[in-house]
Amino acid sequence: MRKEDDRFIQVHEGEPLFDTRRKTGRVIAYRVFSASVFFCICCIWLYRVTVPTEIDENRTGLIWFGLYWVVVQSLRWNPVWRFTFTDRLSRRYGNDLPRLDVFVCTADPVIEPPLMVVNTVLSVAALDYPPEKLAVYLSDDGGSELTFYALAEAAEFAKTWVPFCKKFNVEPRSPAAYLSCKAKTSVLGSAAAEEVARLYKEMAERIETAARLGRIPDEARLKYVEGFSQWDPDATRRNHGTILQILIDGRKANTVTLVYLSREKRPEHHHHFKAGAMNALVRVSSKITCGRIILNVDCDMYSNNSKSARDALCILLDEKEGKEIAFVQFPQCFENLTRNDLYGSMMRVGADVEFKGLDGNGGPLYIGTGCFHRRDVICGRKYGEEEEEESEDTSETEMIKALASCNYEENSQWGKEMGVKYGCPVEDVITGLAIQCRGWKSAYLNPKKKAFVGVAPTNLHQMLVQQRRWSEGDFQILLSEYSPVWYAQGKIGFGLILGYCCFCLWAPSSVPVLIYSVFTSLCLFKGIPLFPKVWSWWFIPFGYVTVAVNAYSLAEFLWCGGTLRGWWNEQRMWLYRRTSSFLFGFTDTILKKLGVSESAFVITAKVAEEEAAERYEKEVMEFGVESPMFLLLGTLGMLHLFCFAAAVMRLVMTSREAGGDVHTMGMQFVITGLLVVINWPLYEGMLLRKDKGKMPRTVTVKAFVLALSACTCIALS
Ligand SMILES: O=c1ccn([C@@H]2O[C@H](COP(=O)(O)OP(=O)(O)O[C@H]3O[C@H](CO)[C@@H](O)[C@H](O)[C@H]3O)[C@@H](O)[C@H]2O)c(=O)[nH]1
Ligand SMILES: [Mn+2]
Repeated sequence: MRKEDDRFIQVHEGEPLFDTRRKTGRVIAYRVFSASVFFCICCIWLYRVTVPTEIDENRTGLIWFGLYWVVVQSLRWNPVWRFTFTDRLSRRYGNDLPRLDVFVCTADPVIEPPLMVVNTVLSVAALDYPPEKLAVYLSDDGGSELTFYALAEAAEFAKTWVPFCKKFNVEPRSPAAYLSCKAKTSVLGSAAAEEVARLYKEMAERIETAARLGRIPDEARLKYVEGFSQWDPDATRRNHGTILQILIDGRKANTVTLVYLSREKRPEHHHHFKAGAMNALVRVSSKITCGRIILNVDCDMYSNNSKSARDALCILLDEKEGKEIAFVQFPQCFENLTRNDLYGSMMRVGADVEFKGLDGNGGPLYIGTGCFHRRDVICGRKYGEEEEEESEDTSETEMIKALASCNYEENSQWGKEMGVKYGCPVEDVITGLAIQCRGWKSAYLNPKKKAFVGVAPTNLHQMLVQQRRWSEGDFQILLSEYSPVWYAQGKIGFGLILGYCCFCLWAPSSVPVLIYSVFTSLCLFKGIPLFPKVWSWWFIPFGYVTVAVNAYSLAEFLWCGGTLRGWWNEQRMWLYRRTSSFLFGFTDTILKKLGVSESAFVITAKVAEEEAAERYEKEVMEFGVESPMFLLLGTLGMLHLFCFAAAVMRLVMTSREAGGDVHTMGMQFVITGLLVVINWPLYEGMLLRKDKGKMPRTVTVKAFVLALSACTCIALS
């Protein structure tokens, strides 16, 4: 029956809703390049195996880099580009689109300011979508009255904002972003626009005043008494009942539905962080609007392109190729980046190149935000199983609230085979992998006009903490029962397995990078050569790999729209992430496996204090806090500096043999020299700066002592 239906549509409306293209010439060129590098890597392996070196550790280091390079090739081997035809979608479906439920998650009213959260909510409420088909759910893991109050205010404002956006077709549809937009559209002058701007400013002021005073105005408490009365006087963020308030019920009024949910939290129950919030949202929404499609965004990721839902539907509603696609992922973009992206947050190449490569191999990872899912697939449907008819069953509020209680999930499959998975700091990636292992593919869309934009961490420590969580989570997946290597074998393609491995191997890759960099410096210091002589045949593959790989990486970065400085900054972050975040992520995972510690979810702050924000704008690296990760970075930085200085001194003093030193250790001079140059902002932060963002004195002193003792030990040994 089903098959015949399909054919019917094919015959009558043949055109696909999206197109998948490959750029053959470019791909072939890359493969040739890649083969040349691989050949040289083989030569290096041969050298490492046959020619003895004095230090054996460096051998493992270099063998690992070659292997990892092979794994990473999967990301560039087979890229695809997707193009959607929204006009065909409109022609075929008109306004007869499936219900769309948008889930926005927030967890802390201090580091995720309610005004930012409601801007995100308003932006998705104004998506270019039939309003009666659209519902926005805000999950508040902070259980905060302030957030509720802000949402209630936003619900009021939405009545003006949403029609305004549609009438004048404004972009972007986050009011804050729109009103601060430099290139104001002609609309702004109009009376309607001025009215909207005034209403927004008033609302923003009320919310910010309430936040500043920590007090909700009494008249608001009265106005939204039904919501506020759900807070017990002794409620805290970790201990409260379910709070559920439908602020706008669009089912009755032909408008967007807006719902506030704070699931029950009790100290004796694990709440599973964002994954737990998502599952509560899936269940609660199933009894209110039950959208067939679910869009998930973080609270800072506002919709920057109101067409994104239609783009995603072109894929999910496509009758042919789209049928096997479970979710459509958009890249994570940011609005608060500076020109040279000091902390490499943008992951430019990841978004422009690598995710397209993953897509060509079976689909991108689910990265937790900016992703459109099919509801029933999240709930466990396998590919090939019949889609169940949408059941429009609605229940009493009290019954719905029970779905978000702590006990509900006991002895159930939620968090395991149903919904978003528990127990992993990157719940998103493991959930996406599980979906793909059930036979589904996914698709990646990266339209010119960014679909969603959020807030990137604005200081080094936060960045490193975030990366630590990611590397830890990805490594846990590798070791888990859903390991891409064991479990996914035969369920997803080999290319995609390798693709997952690129990320899952982040944490373990820290060890060879650490060993490699430290040994290169120390051996330079001791005068032990690790690489072939500069004028020898063996040197050619080393030189070629080093130059070619880096030149390619730079060229790719520039193609993707980056700057030279930006690339250089990214190389620094490459090093820092590996020698701090990933190393800690690695040990965290091992400790967790041994049962010594439990993994946490440190939420990334979305605001910075004023002075720090200024330094961020000026691209001055922010240290400021005492952290073991900084101690490690500082010690390594000092170590490289001492080793390099000592080697240069030796070179100068023994000028007769100097030629010999350069000849035997040229490569080590270059590598250690580069390590010193790239660490410049670190030395500045440790030794030269006076502002609050400099490295704390204690860290500097400790790092200095540690590095000096290491050098002394080595010198005497
Ligand atoms: O207990 C929690 C913790 C976090 N969140 C929300 O989860 C989102 C992501 O948190 P954030 O601190 O911004 O983490 P990021 O590292 O920026 O997030 C990326 O990585 C996470 C996994 O590590 C994914 O969950 C996110 O979707 C993805 O954007 C935010 O909206 C939080 O409010 C909750 O709802 N409950
Ligand atoms: Mn975030």
